[in-house]
Amino acid sequence: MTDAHTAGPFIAAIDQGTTSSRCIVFDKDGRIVSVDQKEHEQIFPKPGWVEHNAIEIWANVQEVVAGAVAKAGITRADVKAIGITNQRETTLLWDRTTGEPVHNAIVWQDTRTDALCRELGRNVGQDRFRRETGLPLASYFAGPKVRWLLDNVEGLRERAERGDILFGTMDSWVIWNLTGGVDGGVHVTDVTNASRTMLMNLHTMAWDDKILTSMEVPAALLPEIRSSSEVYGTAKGGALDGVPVASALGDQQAALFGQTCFSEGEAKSTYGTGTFMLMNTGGTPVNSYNGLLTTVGYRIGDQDPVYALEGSIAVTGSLVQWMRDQMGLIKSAAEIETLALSVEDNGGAYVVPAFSGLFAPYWRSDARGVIAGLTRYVTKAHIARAVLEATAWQTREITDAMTKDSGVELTALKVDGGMTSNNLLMQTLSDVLDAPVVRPMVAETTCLGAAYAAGLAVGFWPDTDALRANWRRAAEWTPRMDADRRQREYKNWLKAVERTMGWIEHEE
Ligand SMILES: Nc1ncnc2c1ncn2[C@@H]1O[C@H](COP(=O)(O)OP(=O)(O)O)[C@@H](O)[C@H]1O
Ligand SMILES: O=P(O)(O)OC[C@H](O)CO
Repeated sequence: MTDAHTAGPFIAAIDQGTTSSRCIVFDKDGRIVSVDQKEHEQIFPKPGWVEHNAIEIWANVQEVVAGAVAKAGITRADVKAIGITNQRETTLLWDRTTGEPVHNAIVWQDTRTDALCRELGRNVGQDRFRRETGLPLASYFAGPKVRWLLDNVEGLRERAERGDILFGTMDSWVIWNLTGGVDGGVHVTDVTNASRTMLMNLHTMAWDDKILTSMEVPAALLPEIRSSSEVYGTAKGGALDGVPVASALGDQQAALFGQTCFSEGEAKSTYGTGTFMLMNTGGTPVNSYNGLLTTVGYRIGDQDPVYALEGSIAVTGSLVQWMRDQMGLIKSAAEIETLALSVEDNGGAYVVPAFSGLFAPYWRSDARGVIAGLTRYVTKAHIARAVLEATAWQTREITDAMTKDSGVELTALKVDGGMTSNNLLMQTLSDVLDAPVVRPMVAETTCLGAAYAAGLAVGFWPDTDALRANWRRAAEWTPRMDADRRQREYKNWLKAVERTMGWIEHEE
């Protein structure tokens, strides 16, 4: 609720995430005034397939926007802009006349386009995609998902070529609906989301005609690529009717923005369903030779784009969910800390959660999860510890790659996301990285970043210096592990990772 410290005006941010949609209202100091959140169904039609119902998601978005506005006790006149952030790569095609999705959204974790990616690698070549888009050919990205839909939904390709169908990642879907849908909704995406489609040229910031031809995706489907911070249109109807929609950033880029990593070399790591570490590399895209992605960090209005190097880890928080939902070893995510603290160490066990293959730095779709080092001694408490350590060791592999690619040594890591409420995990992270780990006062950095970008677009905040002044440290963990143990356990971890490789034998 509003109080004396949170007098208006405000910015509202919508985060359309993998497991839920939320809306947060922020004041000028970047403090949270109200939050509303709603989970949506995770649909698993086959092993490796993950879908979302986009109609359910849009209904939830409307509900949480109304909820957050009501909880703040404000009216739409108090809200100066709406910012959008979203799970990236999740792909939707819908009919521009009816507004009906032609299929469920295909989620970023979905591996159905594996064979297609291997075929594109053989016919077009890995290097072409890396060079033009900054991304390795992998089922993670949106382009191959679009192609799959066009090839597998009957009659869709003809409708798409006629211009009847629109493509979008979840930012585009939310903005189109928010600004009127079939009644004049704007069809746009921002550079950060577009940089994850595998269809945008990283150097020109435009759709790449040659890649579109190779991927067999008609240009008529595509949204207009805009900056991350500008007014795209105004909300029509709903709790924020008439308010400008003024930012869009993929959620990990939004967290980079919310953590105010505006200078080259500054990095953050977000611990949610997966974990994503991004480092600001300034005005030039840095090529990765160590398994990272080159991506757009953000672009403010007509300023030059800022690039980032990214280490993407597919499974971290979702491993804790798996312990809870599939294994039944804990009743809540938070319980894993108590269970893990009941033992001193992992008892020799290592869990490598290669559920959708391995993302950075390996990009191996043939990997599958393993629990290594099992003996009769190992209890569920040791496994709980190994589950938390898996997140820490996966981060260590990413920070090693970042240092090699950027030449920047890690001096401290800014963290955020749902898993950072786990103290043991944060201590373990600092131990295995051998660096301080720092969490800001507002851990909802994803929404905060979207709010900041929207606020800049409408003059709510004057510049990025004003945003920096809002960043405050809430907690810090420093390394306690001795170097020998760190080295020994890292070696064990890498041995366990090796065991995951080649489990799936691809039928050529
Ligand atoms: N105390 C905790 N310890 C470990 N993991 C946690 C804890 N609390 C939440 N999580 C994990 O964090 C994730 C939720 O974080 P959140 O940032 O909301 O994720 P997302 O934005 O990806 O949906 C879930 O996967 C959950 O299992
Ligand atoms: O919705 P999240 O927080 O799981 O983030 C998902 C990422 O954007 C996928 O690239």
